[in-house]
Amino acid sequence: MYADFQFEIYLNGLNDVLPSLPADLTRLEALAREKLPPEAYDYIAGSAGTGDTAVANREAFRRRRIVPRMLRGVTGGDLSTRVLGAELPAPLLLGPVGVLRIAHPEGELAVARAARSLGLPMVLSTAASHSMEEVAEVAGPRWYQLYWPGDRDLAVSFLERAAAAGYTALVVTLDTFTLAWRPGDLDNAYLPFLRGVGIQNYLADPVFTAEAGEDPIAHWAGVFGNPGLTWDDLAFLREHWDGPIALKGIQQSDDARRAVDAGMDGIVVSNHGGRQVDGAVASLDALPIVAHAVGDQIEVLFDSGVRTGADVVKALALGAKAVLLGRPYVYGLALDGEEGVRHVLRCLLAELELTLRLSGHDGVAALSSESLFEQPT
Ligand SMILES: Cc1cc2nc3c(=O)[nH]c(=O)nc-3n(C[C@H](O)[C@H](O)[C@H](O)COP(=O)(O)O)c2cc1C
Ligand SMILES: O=C(O)C(=O)c1ccccc1
Repeated sequence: MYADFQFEIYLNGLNDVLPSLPADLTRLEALAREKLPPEAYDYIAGSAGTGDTAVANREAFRRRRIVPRMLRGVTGGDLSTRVLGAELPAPLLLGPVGVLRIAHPEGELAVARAARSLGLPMVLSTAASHSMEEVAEVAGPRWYQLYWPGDRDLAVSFLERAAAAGYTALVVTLDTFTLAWRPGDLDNAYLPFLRGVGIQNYLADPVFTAEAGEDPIAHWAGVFGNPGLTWDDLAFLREHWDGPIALKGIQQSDDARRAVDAGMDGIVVSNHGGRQVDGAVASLDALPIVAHAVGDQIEVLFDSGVRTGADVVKALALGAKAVLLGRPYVYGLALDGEEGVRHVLRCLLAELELTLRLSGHDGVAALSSESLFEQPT
């Protein structure tokens, strides 16, 4: 499918296939900046503190170089893989991003449609600006991301609603029980998820009907500010969710082993795109250490800093089974709704497939740490 995309471009000319957006996905951010309200752009593109971790995420990719191999009889770059029990056409998911209506009026619905058209799973955020039921109606494969509310009744309600609406896997985000120090949003006094667009999964929940008219600012902090959780609390989630569970925000090998001990099915090595702990280790630097610590006892997914198909190759070579994409698809959404998201996904997958084959890998399974060279710093 993705190889066809490449040939389609060569046959028809770029303009017939990609009428409006550039094939270099790293250019989308600047274009989205021109289109979005400044506070929305700052929030989406922004990071914690000085932005040091976000920069480190990219530097860690640049430091690793793909080592192409020749004459290996490469016929096709098979992208398909199996993640948390699901067959995926490619090792790529749309990561959970809240309040997508700030980027485009169709928000999560446009993203769900684009993901569905390529058969890729969308991970829907707890902070989505369309309800999980509305999204489920237009979505293909879908996972649910949980911000873990302190109120157990609300947690159970979210999980039951997600299961009933056909979300098959649960991604529990651990690194954001409160938002970090984000100077851009503070200077703009912009707390978008708390204003205007609403948080439909939260406000629409029956547990909160009586309070839906109240200011959600205090609610968000009160409901999701839940820093006292420990590894023991995971048993509660396990009890109330039948499908696979992955913990998002793992950066350290002992934490990864604890996830195994807690009976989790996967982890997402992530530093939230540098939006939480400024000065934190680059997510790609943490990946091989964490992946080595858990071996094949648990599935290791990755995010933070993926911008190109070559980046996906690097993350897979360092031990990730699949990657989650964050900001790039949000820029696509801002620029051209569903079409813009599809553009981002198709370009990324076409480049992934080409990069794999040109570097002598007959599919994603052929990647290993030997596919990379790490430049000395
Ligand atoms: C605007 C924005 C909102 C986000 N909202 C959520 C969220 O609701 N839940 C979550 O688990 N992660 C959230 N994330 C983090 C992403 O899932 C992901 O970890 C991160 O964006 C990956 O880094 P990247 O943007 O460099 O690809 C958000 C990220 C952005 C940019
Ligand atoms: O901004 C974020 O990174 C994020 O995860 C979030 C948290 C709460 C609501 C919306 C998004």
